[in-house]
Amino acid sequence: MTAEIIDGKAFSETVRGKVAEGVAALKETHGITPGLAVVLVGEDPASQVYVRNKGKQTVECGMQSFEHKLDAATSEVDLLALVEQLNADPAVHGILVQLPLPDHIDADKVINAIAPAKDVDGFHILNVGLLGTGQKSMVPCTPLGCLMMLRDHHGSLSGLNAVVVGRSNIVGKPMAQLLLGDSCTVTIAHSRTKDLAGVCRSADILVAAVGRPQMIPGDWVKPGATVIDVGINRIPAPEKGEGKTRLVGDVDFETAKETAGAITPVPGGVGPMTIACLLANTLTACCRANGLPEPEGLTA
Ligand SMILES: Nc1nc2c(c(=O)[nH]1)N[C@@H](CN(C=O)c1ccc(C(=O)N[C@@H](CCC(=O)O)C(=O)O)cc1)CN2
Repeated sequence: MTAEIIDGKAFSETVRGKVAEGVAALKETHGITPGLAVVLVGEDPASQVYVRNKGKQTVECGMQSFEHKLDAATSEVDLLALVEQLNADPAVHGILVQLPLPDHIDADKVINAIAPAKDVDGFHILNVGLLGTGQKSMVPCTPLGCLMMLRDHHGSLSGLNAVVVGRSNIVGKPMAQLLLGDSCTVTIAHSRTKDLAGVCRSADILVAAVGRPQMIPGDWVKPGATVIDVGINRIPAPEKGEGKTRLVGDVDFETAKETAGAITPVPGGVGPMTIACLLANTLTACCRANGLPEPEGLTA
C-alpha cells in the first residue's frame, strides 16, 4: 500500500486562515494590527522569491508588512542600525532577516541584535536556550511547521521513536527539542552516524534535514513510518529538456512512499508551512507584546 501524502500546501492554507482569524479578532477587540518587518540584503534569486511571498502572505492575513531591501554591499554596521530601528518601532512585532547573508556580514551578530521578543525566526540565542530548556520561546518556523503536521496526522506523539537526520541550528536541533517536548524518544543522526540505515529504520517518525538530494532510500524507512522531508534540492531534469531542473527532497520519494505510512512531498510539503508558521509567530509575538492570550493551535 502506498503512503498517505501529507499535503503541506493545503495545511498551510488552514494555518494561514487561523492566523487571519486571529488578526481580525485583534483588530476588532483591541484595535491592534500585527506588523512583520522582513530584511533582505542582496539579490539572491531564491531569497527574493521567499521575501516576496512573505510580504504577500503577510498582507493577505491582514497584517502590516514592512519590506527592507538593501544593497549586497550594505555594511554590517548599517544592517545593525536598521535592526535597532526596527527593535524600537512599536508597529513592528516581528523582525526577520532573510538568510543567507553576504559573506562580509556576521549572521550570528545580526540575529542576536534582534529583540528576542520580535525574533519570529526563533534564531536568537535566548530563544534557542528557552526552547532547549522547555520554556516559552519563539520557535523556528520550519521545525514548528513539521511539528504541526505531525500533531495533525498522529494526534499524540508521546512515546514514538523519532529520528532527525541533520544537526543544523535552524532545523535539526530545534526539531529534536520540539519532538522531545511532545514526549518522543529522539535520536539526532548525521553523516558520521554509524549504521545510519539501521537508525533510520528504527524511526516511527523520520525527519530528513540533511540537504542532500534523495539521500534516504525507501529501504531505510520502517513500514508504516511517518516521513517528514525538509530538504529542498534542485537537481538536473534532462527529461524536461536541456538545462531544465526539478526540486527533490532529502528522501527518495518514489521508493519511500511504498514503505512509509505517510510522507510529505517536495515541493508542497514542509516548504509552504515555513511561511505559514512565520505568520503564526508574528501573531504570537504581537499577542505577547500586548499581554494578550496567545492564539490556540499556532504555537509549540
Ligand atoms: N531568515 C530565514 N531565512 C531562511 C529561512 C527561514 O526560515 N528564515 N528558510 C529558508 C528559505 N525559506 C524561507 O525563508 C523558504 C524556503 C522554501 C519555501 C517553500 O515554500 N518551498 C516550496 C518550493 C519553492 C520553489 O519552487 O522553489 C516547497 O517546498 O514547496 C518557503 C520558504 C532559507 N532562508
